[in-house]
Amino acid sequence: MSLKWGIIGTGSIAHTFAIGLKAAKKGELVAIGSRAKETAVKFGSQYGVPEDKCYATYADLLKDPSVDVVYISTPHPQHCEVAIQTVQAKKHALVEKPFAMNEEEATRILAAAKENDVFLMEAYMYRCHPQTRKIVELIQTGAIGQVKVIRANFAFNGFPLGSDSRLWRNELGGGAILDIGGYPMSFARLIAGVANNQGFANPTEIKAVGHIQPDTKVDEWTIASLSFDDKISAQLFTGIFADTDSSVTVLGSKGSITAPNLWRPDLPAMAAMKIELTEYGKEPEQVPFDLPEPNLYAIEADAVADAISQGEKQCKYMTWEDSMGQIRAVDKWRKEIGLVYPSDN
Ligand SMILES: NC(=O)C1=CN([C@@H]2O[C@H](COP(=O)(O)OP(=O)(O)OC[C@H]3O[C@@H](n4cnc5c(N)ncnc54)[C@H](OP(=O)(O)O)[C@@H]3O)[C@@H](O)[C@H]2O)C=CC1
Ligand SMILES: O=C1OC[C@@H](O)[C@H](O)[C@H]1O
Repeated sequence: MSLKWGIIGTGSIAHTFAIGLKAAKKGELVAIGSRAKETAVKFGSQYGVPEDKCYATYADLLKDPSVDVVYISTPHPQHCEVAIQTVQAKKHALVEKPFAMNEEEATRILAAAKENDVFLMEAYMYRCHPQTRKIVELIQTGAIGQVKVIRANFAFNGFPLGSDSRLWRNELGGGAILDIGGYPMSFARLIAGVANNQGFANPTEIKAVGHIQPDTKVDEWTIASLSFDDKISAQLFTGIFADTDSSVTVLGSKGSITAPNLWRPDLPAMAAMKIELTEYGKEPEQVPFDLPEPNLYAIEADAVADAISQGEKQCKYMTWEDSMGQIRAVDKWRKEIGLVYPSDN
């Protein structure tokens, strides 16, 4: 089966995804939706999409009967409305993270997907990657014993993007938590769940501190401490002021697992893609895993195609309940540091 993809929003990650689709085995890019014809055509011409399939509005793309599934890569505040329009047009949807600005919006997206009986997934692409799956397998097979502490970081220097970037604009959902803090949160939730033979777990408690810039009203950094059932604790760090450690570590009763680059293994410049397993008191060992397709976004697109071809409405790597637990946890994290957006009113 080859899924016919449309892309809505022609910004930075849309290019990365379009390149990924070229490597995907079960999908191809057939249409582009932008807020202007010119940007749609400019984008489409780089990926072999004919001009008549490069649409001047998102609504026009959604009317195209040749499109099976839509990748939504607008800024976060637009995810909700565009995702609802997409599923109402009976298109499957892969919605960029964060799924929505808050729980209320996510609930509405999910209700619309159910009503229209289509596939829907929040695009936490690293969840589909063999490196992540190998870490899950190591936890499941008891390689580090009982999970005790999860540490997860994601940071980069967002200053060079400039103050016009969505990253620094409150009205566009800017700030660290919503841009990249969701990755450490989603990883902690994944591992705490797997440790308890579940697909994910939700924290029972979240405490956080951080810094919200007084002028932009977006969070520049924040640190959260989480409690889960079974005495599992997690510590998360996210920041958009420095290119610094973005690794994950899971500490168990017998040993630990560390991965320096879990989020963007397609970008070796960030850090090496590797999993290190350490039995306490011994030297770390590198754990091998198969990587038949190196493109992270091709892996994600093919995971979507696999689910849809099997008649599934959810992807097993990021299910609907997982996304709902994720948004509730992110809402709580934001509340802890007093981070608000227009959509909260
Ligand atoms: N999974 C991943 O690896 C990554 C995911 N993301 C997620 O993807 C989404 C987009 O991020 P990114 O590509 O960096 O963002 P950009 O700002 O680069 O692009 C966003 C695009 O959305 C469209 N858009 C719609 N409404 C607006 C608006 N009001 N202001 C500006 N643009 C608008 C524009 O496309 P047009 O003009 O064609 O309508 C624009 O080019 C975010 O939600 C982000 O979290 C981002 C990076 C990596
Ligand atoms: O999801 C993301 O991952 C990589 C970051 O550079 C980007 O800002 C973010 O949206």
